[in-house]
Amino acid sequence: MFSGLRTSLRLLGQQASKSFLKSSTEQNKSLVLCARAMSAAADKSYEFKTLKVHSPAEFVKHVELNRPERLNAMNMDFWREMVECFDKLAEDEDCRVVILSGSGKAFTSGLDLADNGLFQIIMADEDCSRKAFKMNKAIPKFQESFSAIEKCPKPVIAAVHSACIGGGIDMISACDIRFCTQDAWFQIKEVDVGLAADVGTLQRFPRIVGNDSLTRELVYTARKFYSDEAKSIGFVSRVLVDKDQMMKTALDMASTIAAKSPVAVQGSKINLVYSRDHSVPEGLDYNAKWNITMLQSEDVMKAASAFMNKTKPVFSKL
Ligand SMILES: CCC/C=C/C=C/C(=O)SCCNC(=O)CCNC(=O)[C@H](O)C(C)(C)COP(=O)(O)OP(=O)(O)OC[C@H]1O[C@@H](n2cnc3c(N)ncnc32)[C@H](O)[C@@H]1OP(=O)(O)O
Repeated sequence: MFSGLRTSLRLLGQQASKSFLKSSTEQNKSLVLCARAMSAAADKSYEFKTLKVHSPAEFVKHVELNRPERLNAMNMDFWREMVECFDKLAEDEDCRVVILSGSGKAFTSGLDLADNGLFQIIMADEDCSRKAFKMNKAIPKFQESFSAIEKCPKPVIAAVHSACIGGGIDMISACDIRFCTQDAWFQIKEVDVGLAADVGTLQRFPRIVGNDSLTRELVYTARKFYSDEAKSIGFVSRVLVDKDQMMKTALDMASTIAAKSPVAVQGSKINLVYSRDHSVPEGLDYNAKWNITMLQSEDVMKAASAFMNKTKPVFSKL
């Protein structure tokens, strides 16, 4: 019985290795070409005013915040387009990993203080309870702009250079992995503009850094913190010397993840997010139910066969 299984696994592995050799050579070629020129051609199937989407390598999408003249400040178009973009990436079978970066001088300067869209919603009524009803509908929509990153089952790598302010912290706290450049700095700035952060920082940031006292210090004082501190508290996992190096490292990692089973990677993200918000027994139960189905995936067989044949597996689109 085992020798039969071994033969089928070997045959499967041989088929997989042939197509892998082809695709890995192509992937290496595109890695070299794309690392420095990630912002070159935009992906025409993604058309937005405030975001540019590129396809720098197989199964990798690069979303670039694209209002450099305003330091990528978040205007009303941006809040809407983030949901549209990440909902589309979630469904795109040619996307297995996303890199999120900012164009121009800074990653983002946070909420667009010159865009009166938000103030129009607040001022739309005289009566405070009517305003409150409107805001009660509007705020969850703003929150969805970053929850869409977390709901997208593809891992999202945030690549931050220079300033990452206010809404920028909310945004990257919803990402899976965070890299930054040596010159990066961060600021939970909301109290300075008179508001309690309400699009994810207060919920996600403390869970990432696991330090309640430090979280409160950064939230209440709005003091800047720099790349070395961001690394030491675990907010970013890598600090790279400059933006070129950071984008190359992000692309290398994205390509590594993209070559793995999308069933396994996306299942892992879904289970990590679920487990963060539930008890260990609840998380284990959810994980068990998930794998009742997912362990039957052809990807499990392909991965085992590749291991036995000392080849690299090639996984079907998901
Ligand atoms: C319900 C919504 C939930 C969301 C909440 C989010 C809240 C927040 O994000 S609070 C934080 C808001 N952001 C800020 O307070 C940052 C404001 N900007 C700055 O302090 C500086 O611009 C900065 C230190 C980032 C950079 O300074 P630098 O001298 O290098 O550049 P500037 O000349 O200031 O900026 C270049 C042009 O960009 C415009 N700009 C910068 N930030 C914003 C912004 N947040 N909103 C709108 N516009 C921004 C700036 O005015 C300059 O434009 P121009 O003068 O026409 O050249």
